Amino acid sequence: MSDAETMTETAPETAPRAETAALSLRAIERQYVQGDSTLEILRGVNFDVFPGQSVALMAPSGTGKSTLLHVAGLLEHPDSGEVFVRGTATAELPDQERTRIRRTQIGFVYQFHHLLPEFSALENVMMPQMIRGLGKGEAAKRAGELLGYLGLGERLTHRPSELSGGEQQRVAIARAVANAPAVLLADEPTGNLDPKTSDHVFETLTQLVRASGFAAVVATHNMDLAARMDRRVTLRDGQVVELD
Ligand SMILES: Nc1ncnc2c1ncn2[C@@H]1O[C@H](COP(=O)(O)OP(=O)(O)OP(=O)(O)O)[C@@H](O)[C@H]1O
Repeated sequence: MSDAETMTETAPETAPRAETAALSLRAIERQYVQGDSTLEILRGVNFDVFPGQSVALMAPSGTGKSTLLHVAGLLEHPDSGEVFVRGTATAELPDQERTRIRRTQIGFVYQFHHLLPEFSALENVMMPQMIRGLGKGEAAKRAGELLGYLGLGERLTHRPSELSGGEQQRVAIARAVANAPAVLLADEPTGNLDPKTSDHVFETLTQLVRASGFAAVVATHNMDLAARMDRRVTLRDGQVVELD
């Protein structure tokens, strides 16, 4: 199927849904003050992503994709508005509780993997689970299963420097979803990879979303990759707008 066909065959996400959104942004405003000028980046963003759904966030450079992902991932506070994670309002929560939700419910993947260089692939994926309080044995079991699912069963003891770029990024994806988050947020996760490898990583990511039932929001400039996701949205005048 061509990309154009895929694009037009995907129904826009307009009908209301009864199920609780994995992630819900309501009236999010975010501005940056630079000297005398104020940059209004997010201007009333409303955005829902449901379990098992993948959304490509495609917008020109500088329009606020990273800002949106930071706010959605509870890394930054919006100036106003509310972020709900699995129906829980987060704006008024104490920092400690926001951190707990971020650690357990949100997974992040970046353009550069940020794996810990002195640890193996398995240990890198065990880490977030152990921070959450899981025992070593259980964390290793889950990490092994995840890496096996992502085609890295033969690479468990390799350190990041002993893995290819695509393999490193698959380990980063495994690490991000190790705690079975409500939502995976990815900022140009394949921006650093060649087209073939990036294709493979994306395929793995979308398969994992479908199989695991978490939601994924992926900022990407790559139209071909975005065409494979369930929805495509952009940022226009500081608001999230559905494409298709
Ligand atoms: N801490 C900050 N202080 C001031 N301005 C900022 C800050 N962070 C981001 N900006 C500005 O806000 C705008 C949006 O930035 P953001 O990084 O969210 O864009 P983006 O869409 O992710 O861009 P890219 O695709 O290039 O990564 C940019 O114009 C940027 O210069």
